[in-house]
Amino acid sequence: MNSLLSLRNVRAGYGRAVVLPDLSLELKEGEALAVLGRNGAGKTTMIDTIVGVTSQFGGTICLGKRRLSDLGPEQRARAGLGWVPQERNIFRSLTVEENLTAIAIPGAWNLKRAYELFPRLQERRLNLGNQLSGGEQQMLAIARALMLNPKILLLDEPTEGLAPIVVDDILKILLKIFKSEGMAGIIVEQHARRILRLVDRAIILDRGTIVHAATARELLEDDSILEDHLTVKKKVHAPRQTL
Ligand SMILES: Nc1ncnc2c1ncn2[C@@H]1O[C@H](COP(=O)(O)OP(=O)(O)OP(=O)(O)O)[C@@H](O)[C@H]1O
Repeated sequence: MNSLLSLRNVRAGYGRAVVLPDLSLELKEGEALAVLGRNGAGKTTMIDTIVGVTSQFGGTICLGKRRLSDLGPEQRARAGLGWVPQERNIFRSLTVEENLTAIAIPGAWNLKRAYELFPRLQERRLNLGNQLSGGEQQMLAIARALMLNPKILLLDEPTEGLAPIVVDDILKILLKIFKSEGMAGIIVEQHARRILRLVDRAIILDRGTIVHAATARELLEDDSILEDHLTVKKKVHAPRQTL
């Protein structure tokens, strides 16, 4: 299958600080990739760099044959990146339906399909963004990104801060989007095992560098890799010397 997204030797960060020293990555059509890593590993920075809201110091990012590196975030969204940031940037003073239609790009994803996937949003269609629960806001953020008819959906910690029952709902919806609909995507997630069932492959980042890449199945079958790279190691204190 053809490469849909490619990052070649990307160097990026915030202001003048480099967080990703040299990142290379390929995503194929229809492929879903999880980005794992401890706090501060650079997962959000990677997504932010792809969508164009960090400083990119070097390397290239291409969507198909189109070079994204010189485009701003809005142009990248129009080129095919559907971004669901950690802070779920929905319009709080617009209704659910206005949120969905305000920035929509015509295509296979339309209001009818969005409501089929998220019946809860149809029930709440006339409520304002700020009247929604956290889970409903997350659903709206995902549905809004789909209404851009993206080539790739980029999700930054889609289950963060949600009640367990809502997490299950969101995971079921993501499973449909990636496994049944065959959407390509990149999902940042703190809870590795939670997300590995939805994706094809995963990378593990540490200090902005890919330290492990594997299929989701390999990671699910071998606990030691996740253990080694993701658990927070306790400091072993040497016994105090006494005089
Ligand atoms: N806006 C910013 N300005 C400067 N440095 C930042 C900014 N955002 C993040 N960083 C730094 O970049 C590094 C990577 O952070 P990033 O948020 O990408 O990690 P992460 O893997 O997503 O972690 P988390 O799971 O905690 O969100 C950290 O050292 C962080 O302090």
